Amino acid sequence: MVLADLGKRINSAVNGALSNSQDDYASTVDHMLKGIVTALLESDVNVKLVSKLKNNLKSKLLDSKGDNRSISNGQTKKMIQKAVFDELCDLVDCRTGESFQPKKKKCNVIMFVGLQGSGKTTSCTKLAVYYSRRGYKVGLICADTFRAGAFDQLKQNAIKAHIPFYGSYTETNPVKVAAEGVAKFKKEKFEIIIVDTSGRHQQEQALFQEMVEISNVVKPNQTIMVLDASIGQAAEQQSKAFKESADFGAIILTKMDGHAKGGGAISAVAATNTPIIFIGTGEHMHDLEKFSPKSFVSKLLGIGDIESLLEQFQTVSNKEDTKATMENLQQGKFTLLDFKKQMQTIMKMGPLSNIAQMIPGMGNMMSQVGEEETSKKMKKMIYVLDSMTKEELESDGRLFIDQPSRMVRVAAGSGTSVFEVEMILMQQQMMARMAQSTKAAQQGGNMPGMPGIPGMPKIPGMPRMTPQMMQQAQQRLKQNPSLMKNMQNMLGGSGFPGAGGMPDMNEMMKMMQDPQMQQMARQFGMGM
Ligand SMILES: Nc1nc2c(ncn2[C@@H]2O[C@H](COP(=O)(O)OP(=O)(O)OP(=O)(O)O)[C@@H](O)[C@H]2O)c(=O)[nH]1
Repeated sequence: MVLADLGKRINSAVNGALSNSQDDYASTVDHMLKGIVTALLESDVNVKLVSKLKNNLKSKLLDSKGDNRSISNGQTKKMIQKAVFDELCDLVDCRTGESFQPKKKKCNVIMFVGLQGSGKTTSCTKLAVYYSRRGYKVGLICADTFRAGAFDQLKQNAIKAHIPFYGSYTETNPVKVAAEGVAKFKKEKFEIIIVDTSGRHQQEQALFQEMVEISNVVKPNQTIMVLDASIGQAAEQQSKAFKESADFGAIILTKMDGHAKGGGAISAVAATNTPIIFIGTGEHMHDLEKFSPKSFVSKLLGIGDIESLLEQFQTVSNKEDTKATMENLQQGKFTLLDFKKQMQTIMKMGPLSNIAQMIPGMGNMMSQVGEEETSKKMKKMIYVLDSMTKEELESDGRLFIDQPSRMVRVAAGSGTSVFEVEMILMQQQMMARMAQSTKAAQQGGNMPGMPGIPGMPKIPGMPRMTPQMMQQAQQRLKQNPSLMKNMQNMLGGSGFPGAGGMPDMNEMMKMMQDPQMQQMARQFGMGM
């Protein structure tokens, strides 16, 4: 993703300037500003906005009466980093007042508008999936009678996502289809009704007229305009033109994956005072991210976004399952079934690269190993766990050691090798040992394998992972490429301690002998 490059460049402008202790404070700020400005302009961000950001930062950081602050002071560095972070958030923030929240047990109609090919139909399905996962009863309506095949596209998406849908192959009046669909879903007590409308290649009168007529009959609680981010700064002009005809209250910016102009589109939309509520990051139905300026900038700068991670984890995890796992953990147990449920929850959270981006420092690691390979490994692990009996799943795994023939049976049943089964058992054993050592865990719980997530209750004996610790660990890994490789091998490519992939036994043994690795493991609270 090109935006990741922008993040890297802003980081290196800030860190590069801050690490040059020979410079005085004013020259450091000056160097840093030059780097940030160049990075933003090259990412197509509007020149006026960049200049505003530069001036704001200058006046925040430089005292007009002269400044003799020391750049080697940790507090000064933090102050500079915070100022940069806040200004970047302001640059992409366009929220005005409270955002729309659909009400449970009420009927909420959401209408989509936008040009042809902007990603409306895809985004309608993504949003339907988003709300359906949050427990809403959601229905999709295709009110696009202009493009042949539009209904089939929505129908296919809806079937794949298990979302009820409405549309017509014969009716040519989109207003009528929209009205009938909404009436049907309302009668059936649907809580969210999403209406997809047609697009045109250009902003033309017929399109605007149709949007107004549909809006008049469906009376949407929210109208969302879908904009293709690859148009960059033209997003401002396009959204203004639409706003004059169809007053929409929110924007979904699509195709934010892999476009140089993404930064331009976000900042341009920010200038129109209409909030971006989601960004589309791929063609898959889960590639929709809630847009919040802080989360966006955090991910851009590789700081991670633990809040979103927890929100997503809580959304997709089954409350009963989580409760059972927490109860086991409090008794110092972690069964194979707990392991399986955890894997399933992580897989439900969407593409692993998206999850990795939310964890400080993990985004880069993930991009080095590859999504497909990791997903494949995780799926294989589920096949292995699926082939176990109830007794085996509910055990602590030791019965496999007492009766190795069970491993042979599971391997045959899951189409894997005994070695692969052994590796999974070893991972579960590692986590079970962690559970034992944290028997006295507080009420609530922590996600096993992810020690020290801020905001989660602390487990005694398991230190919180501070940003400094993460930085130190990353630095040590960078200085020692073979250690980095070992770490990746141990994590099986997933990037999550103990959460995915299949470790290589030899690598693991080698790693356990490595004093640096032992020290790091102690720091991570893994206690080798
Ligand atoms: N890479 C990427 N592709 C996307 C994204 N959103 C949509 N697409 C793709 O963009 C193309 C157009 O998407 P549609 O959803 O058909 O667009 P539309 O606006 O409904 O088009 P009309 O129905 O013709 O008005 C499809 O190939 C989608 O898969 C995204 O966030 N990222």
